[in-house]
Amino acid sequence: MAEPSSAALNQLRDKIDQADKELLEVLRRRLDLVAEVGTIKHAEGLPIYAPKREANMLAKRRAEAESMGISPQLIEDLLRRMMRESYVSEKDVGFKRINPELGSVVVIGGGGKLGGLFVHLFQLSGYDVHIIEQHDWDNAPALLADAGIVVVSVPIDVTEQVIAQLPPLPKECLLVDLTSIKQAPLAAMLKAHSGPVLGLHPMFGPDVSSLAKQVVVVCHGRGQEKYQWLLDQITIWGARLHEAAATEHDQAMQLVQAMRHFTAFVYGMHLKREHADIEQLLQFSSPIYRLELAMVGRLFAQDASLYADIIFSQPDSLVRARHYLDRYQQALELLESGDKQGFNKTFADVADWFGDFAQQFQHESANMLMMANDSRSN
Ligand SMILES: NC(=O)c1ccc[n+]([C@@H]2O[C@H](COP(=O)([O-])OP(=O)(O)OC[C@H]3O[C@@H](n4cnc5c(N)ncnc54)[C@H](O)[C@@H]3O)[C@@H](O)[C@H]2O)c1
Ligand SMILES: O=C(O)C(=O)C[C@]1(C(=O)O)C=C[C@@H](O)C=C1
Repeated sequence: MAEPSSAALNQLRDKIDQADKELLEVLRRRLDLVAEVGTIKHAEGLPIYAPKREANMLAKRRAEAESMGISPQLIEDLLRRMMRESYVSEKDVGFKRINPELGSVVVIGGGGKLGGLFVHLFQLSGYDVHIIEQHDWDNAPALLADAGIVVVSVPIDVTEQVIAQLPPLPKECLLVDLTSIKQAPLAAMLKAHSGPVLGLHPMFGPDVSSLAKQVVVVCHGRGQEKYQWLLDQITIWGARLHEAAATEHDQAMQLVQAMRHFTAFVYGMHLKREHADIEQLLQFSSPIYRLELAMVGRLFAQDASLYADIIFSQPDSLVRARHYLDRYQQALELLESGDKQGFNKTFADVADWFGDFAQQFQHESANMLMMANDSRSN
């Protein structure tokens, strides 16, 4: 059924259409300028993500918007969305090759999801890239003979075994892994190779449109002066590096990844066993619940074995999951005994523990929820 309208409304709508067309022209002009920026950055080897420039630009545009009676948040939202477009367009121009002297890049597991993304990034940067997959090991000695860097990106549960089966690498060759856990692969690489070794954990999946603002955890192995070029290359790709000891990384990942995936897994299991009707839940959902459901649902759109490996490969997973169960049990007891006061007290204790982060998270999630709501069309 057509939406109600009137002649006066239609006249105004024509003018809005005209204003939107002008907006499109401005967008076209901005995209063309950004394409030129991309060419310069490629030639000069500059990172696609320029946080200081962004912060300055946003501050100025916010102030200008305010003086024009426009909400500063509106211009910030628009600019951030446009900059996301910039990252993709600048990425597609390609990147400067930071290490022109390097021998070939060999990605073991390069036919997989994350390995494939890195193959693409190295290729966009002009490196000579080869892949070793499960059934290619006969070619491995020939491919590895003049490798300048070997990147291991195979499933977690075979990573140590793959590292151990590497033939001797050239002395100066850099050995790197992208595994979601760090202690065991790093130890295996240091044992297998006497040259430079580096552990990386890209904190993103293969579906990112660019590396701008993404985090890569860096666990130093051996010979940083020999692999600084790679860290610089990753920065040019747009990512932010976060250095951590492998033990610190694995402990943090226990909560950030293993436990979070495990609780999402249990919640998905619970919804299934309760015969929840997802269509119906969505009709009744506030944006925050929709987002929560999406966070759980997206887990099940992915590879079970990656999540199984992340959860099962962490030695502390069982202990942490038991602790979680204990806390669930304690909270359940409050409910069983109708102890609302106890619930409120625990709530206040936890809120106190979150401190200023609670406000910060409320503010951040409010923005996310508005964006999630904007993208709905039904
Ligand atoms: N996918 C992600 O979101 C993500 C994020 C961060 C880190 N990681 C890490 O990246 C690594 C790869 O994960 P993925 O998601 O790309 O998995 P994937 O299953 O998509 O890719 C793994 C690849 O390794 C290949 N492979 C398996 N055994 C091999 C062997 N013996 N020799 C050579 N190749 C072999 C497979 O054929 C496959 O192509 C894992 O260590 C994972 O922890 C993944
Ligand atoms: O000015 C730059 O360096 C750009 O690449 C352009 C631009 C933008 O779209 O305005 C995009 C990415 C940077 O992080 C900052 C700004």
